[in-house]
Amino acid sequence: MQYIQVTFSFVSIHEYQKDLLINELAEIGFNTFEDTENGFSAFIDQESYSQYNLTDAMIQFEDEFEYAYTVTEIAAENWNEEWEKNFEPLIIDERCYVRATFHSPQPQYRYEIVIDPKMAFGTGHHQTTTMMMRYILNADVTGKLILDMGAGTGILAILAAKKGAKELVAIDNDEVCYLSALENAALNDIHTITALWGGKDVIPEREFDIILANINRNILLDQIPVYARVLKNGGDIYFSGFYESPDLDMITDACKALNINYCDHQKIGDWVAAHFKKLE
Ligand SMILES: C[S@@+](CC[C@H](N)C(=O)[O-])C[C@H]1O[C@@H](n2cnc3c(N)ncnc32)[C@H](O)[C@@H]1O
Repeated sequence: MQYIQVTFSFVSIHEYQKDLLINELAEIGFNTFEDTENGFSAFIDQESYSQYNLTDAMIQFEDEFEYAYTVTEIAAENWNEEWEKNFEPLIIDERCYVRATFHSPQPQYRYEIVIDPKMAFGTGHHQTTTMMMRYILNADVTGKLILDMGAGTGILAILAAKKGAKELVAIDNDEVCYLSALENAALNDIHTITALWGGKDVIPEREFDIILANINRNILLDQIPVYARVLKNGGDIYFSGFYESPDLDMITDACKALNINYCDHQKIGDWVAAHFKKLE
């Protein structure tokens, strides 16, 4: 598969503007982002790339900041070299170590996750993934049935499985991510994850104890009624992929209308992750 790399450079950009731009690019299918000296690169597979969508997405930023970008095609075999050069191991709260296959193991950490991200989102480095992993590290997942919606590399499901979850369903509507979640589960010797390719329509009609969904505000708002149906009473939801204002209130209101109450939230930069609980 061929990939498209779009490299943005900025004279000056605020961190929150960069996050907004990345969110917008993610909406049109870009799923991997890498910092560069003057900006960042965004990656998408060639079939999903549309110059029209990119131009359209950039219109709203015209008066916000100055930017330039270049579009390059990269071959899949070069892609691995690209991310291997840039993937640094990540330690979360001294308890979880995320590494690639070519880094050496660090058995002093309680949970070690090996990720081969290829084109899927979710190496733990993005703030939203880090916060979701913190929630999982602090949650009681033992023996639980968990839905990981928008699984990307499967990193959240893999961490929950390593922490003793009984069974996990990891869903992504991007085929590359679905295949990546399967591959990473195998890489971590996890056999309790069922990966499914699709959106809310493929969520099985089961009673989940916990739902994890790091996607974005609009998709979460669209999917909350389905989550509410398949979450058992007293079950927990952990969401990320949105901002504090106005997103958190919108998500809180949508959940409340379905008997799912806000518990708390975390923030890194402008990104938010939030915990909700369904009434008993
Ligand atoms: C921000 S990434 C999160 C990946 C990983 N769970 C993490 O926390 O790092 C969001 C993922 O949601 C997937 N996605 C986007 N829209 C979706 C939808 N409607 N249904 C299922 N997955 C979706 C994307 O393909 C992407 O892999």
